Amino acid sequence: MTKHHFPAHLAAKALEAIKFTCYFGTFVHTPELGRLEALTRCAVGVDETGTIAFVQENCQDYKKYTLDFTKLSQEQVRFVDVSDSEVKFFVPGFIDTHIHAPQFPNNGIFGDSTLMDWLEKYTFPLESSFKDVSLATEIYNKVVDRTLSNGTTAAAYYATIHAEATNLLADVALTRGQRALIGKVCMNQNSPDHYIETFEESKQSQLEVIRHVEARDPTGTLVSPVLTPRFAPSCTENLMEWLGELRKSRNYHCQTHLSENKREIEVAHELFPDYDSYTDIYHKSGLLGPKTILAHCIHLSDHEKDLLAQTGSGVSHCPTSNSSITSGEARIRWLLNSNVKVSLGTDCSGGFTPSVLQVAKHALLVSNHLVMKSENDFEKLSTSDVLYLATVGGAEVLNMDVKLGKFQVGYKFDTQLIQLDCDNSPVDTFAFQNPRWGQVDRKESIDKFQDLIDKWIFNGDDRNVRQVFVNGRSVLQKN
Ligand SMILES: O=c1[nH]c(=O)c2nc[nH]c2[nH]1
Repeated sequence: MTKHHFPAHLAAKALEAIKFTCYFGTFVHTPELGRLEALTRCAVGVDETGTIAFVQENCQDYKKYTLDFTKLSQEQVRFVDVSDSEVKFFVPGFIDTHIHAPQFPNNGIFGDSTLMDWLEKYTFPLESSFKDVSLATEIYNKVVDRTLSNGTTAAAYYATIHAEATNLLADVALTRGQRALIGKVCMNQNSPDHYIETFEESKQSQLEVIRHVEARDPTGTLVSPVLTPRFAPSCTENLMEWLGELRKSRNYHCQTHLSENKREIEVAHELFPDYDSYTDIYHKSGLLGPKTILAHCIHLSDHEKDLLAQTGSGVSHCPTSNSSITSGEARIRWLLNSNVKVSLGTDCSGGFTPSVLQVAKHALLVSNHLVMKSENDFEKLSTSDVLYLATVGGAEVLNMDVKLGKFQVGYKFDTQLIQLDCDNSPVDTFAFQNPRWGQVDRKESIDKFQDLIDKWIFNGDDRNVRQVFVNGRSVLQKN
């Protein structure tokens, strides 16, 4: 019987019977910083909860292996074989740890502005228009579409001050199956009249968003709230302290901006003269901790960097944004060497692209610029380093590194299927250039995949993302 003639109700019945899926092909990930691992002829078994049950490399008969492992019947297991192409592989889904969903329409529009005038001229006017929920519906659907299409399986979103539109972002992420932290922006000072809230309004709408998000996803499987004081210059001390208390009371995620721009740092010092540093404002307000994401972190002192390491707070490195609005070059190796957790953020629309792959490339190039300026070679980030930041690093910063970022038993199947020779691919693979390709020897196989990954990182884009899975579920498939 052809697929075409298979009655829909029988197809649904057949799907119902599926209890386990086995994917067979090449899996590439970075289990440690700087180490790329290519698992070839690999079977990865995923159970009904979307959790990886086995990872079996060099599997001779993946079907038999799966049936022996699960003790299920043929009808209860779905087999997905993607070993048909040399240049097709699974990589962990990208984790975008800093993205402003409402700013999406402004991607690429920043003129010659820098942070403080950019906020006034471009950002606040756009964000304030999200009191119109129909605009929010259009933009938030587009953002989730675009990020998924670029392989982003998890994102830490900034929304706006509006509870209704923020709740809608949570609904869109949940409906589309993307893992997301949903941040209602809190800001009650130094903001334009058309886009500001009082302390009371901020508290009420924050609590409303928490209620909504937790009601929609009570187990927090896909979406959960993240407390989001915009940045110290736009928050009063009592608002930050209230958010700090709330954070500690329920162990919530928290996100904010830190040390992005020199003028911003001066403003923070002027507004909060009694604190030792910009970082200290957040520390004393109770906002730092292992579930806190700090975007940018460019101009930190040694002491501030140590405070991040001590509190377990994570950094979202946003090189695209930092270059676009001329904020500076974050010293990522310096942070990593002090055991500060680092990840990548697209920071739309300080950044201009929703693609974490593009941001990874920019992270590498910015690190090269630091080397050229300091002549200190150790600052350089390799392609394996930036792939780590985009996946495992993101998981660490979200404090989800026991379940995201790698192909490992017990981890969630949050994954993208990459194909370098798809139709219209921007990547030319030229198999003939590399006679090592196609050999099975382990070392040779790593070299081959290092070449492929380098080609993908520098030349690839969303066209190469063929399918995206979150929590074991296919949430996007391109034909
Ligand atoms: O890159 C940034 N984008 C923003 O929207 C913002 N707000 C405060 N600081 C910020 N930095």
